[in-house]
Amino acid sequence: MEIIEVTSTPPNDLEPVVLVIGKFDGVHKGHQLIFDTARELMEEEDQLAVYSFSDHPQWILRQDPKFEKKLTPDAEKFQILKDLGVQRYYRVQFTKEYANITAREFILDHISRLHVKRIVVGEGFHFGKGSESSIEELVSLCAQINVAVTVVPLLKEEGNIICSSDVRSLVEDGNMDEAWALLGRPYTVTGTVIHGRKLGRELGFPTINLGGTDSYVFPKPGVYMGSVEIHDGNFAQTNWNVLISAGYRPTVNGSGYLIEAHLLDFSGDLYGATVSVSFLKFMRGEIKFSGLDSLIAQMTKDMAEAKSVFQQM
Ligand SMILES: Cc1cc2nc3c(=O)[nH]c(=O)nc-3n(C[C@H](O)[C@H](O)[C@H](O)COP(=O)(O)O)c2cc1C
Ligand SMILES: Nc1ncnc2c1ncn2[C@@H]1O[C@H](COP(=O)(O)OP(=O)(O)O)[C@@H](O)[C@H]1O
Repeated sequence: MEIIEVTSTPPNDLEPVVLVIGKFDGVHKGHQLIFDTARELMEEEDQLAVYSFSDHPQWILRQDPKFEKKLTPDAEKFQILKDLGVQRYYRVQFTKEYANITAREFILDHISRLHVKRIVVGEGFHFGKGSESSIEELVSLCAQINVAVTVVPLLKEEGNIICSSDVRSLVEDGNMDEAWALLGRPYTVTGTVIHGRKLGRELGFPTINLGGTDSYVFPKPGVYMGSVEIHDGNFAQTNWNVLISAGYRPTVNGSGYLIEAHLLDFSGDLYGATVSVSFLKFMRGEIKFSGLDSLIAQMTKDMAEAKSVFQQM
């Protein structure tokens, strides 16, 4: 997948594309339907392209902290979109200046520089200054530059429209089963294994500590069943069942939110490796124990419970 950085107008591109436009945080099942539809509408010479914004407008314009964090920061989003068949990714730096571009300018001065044959968007797509313009205007502007428009209906799950903000709330509430149902895959955080206090091995539960995760939406503090994928050629087995501890580690006076994972029946050195941790099921909240012995006793219980559930899966 080619990444094309866009700060104002995009480059003049000759490649014929079917273009999907949107933010796509989470790339949930509703988003996936848009990409599936776009792929079906492609002709042989076409490439599948996405015009997407790196930051949420609500964060850039109003500094609303709710929108600073993402379900899928760029690296995660790139991987998922590549797997969905996207070949060109126009990464648009959304700025206060960018927010002033009118719908007319956006289509006639920006999008017209690409060789777009068709635009595919989700129902309810709004764009241009103040997000004032709707699909009707999109269709009429696109007609002027001979671009077809396809509108994909909003996908529902159990009667509710799937949306990124609901998935965020589910993750923040530790409701990983439902988040999984809306995303079509478990909620996953990718990071690098960093050094901790080396206490885990003494407790009998070494844990990989994940660095570089600050831009992700953080799951509710607690213990989860999960899985880890190791992105490193040195390991024959790359997927492991894990116990995840996410949160503030009150028993050991931890500082700041941390995601760590104990790989079941694994031994080896993972420092520096890039790993993806998937949250499958919330087991319990984080507890401040009075001493390390009670923490170890609880972790031993957690492990027995997780192993028995994994065996039934
Ligand atoms: C299965 C599991 C459950 C955990 N539960 C708690 C908990 O309830 N409260 C807590 O303070 N820390 C909890 N922890 C975090 C440990 O305190 C932490 O892993 C330990 O201090 C090792 O830290 P280190 O990686 O810096 O060496 C848990 C860790 C694991 C693996
Ligand atoms: N089963 C395992 N699960 C997680 N990490 C393991 C396991 N076995 C060995 N390790 C290694 O041990 C390290 C964690 O040990 P730990 O004592 O918790 O140190 P730290 O405080 O640096 O995380 C991991 O980064 C990894 O390299």
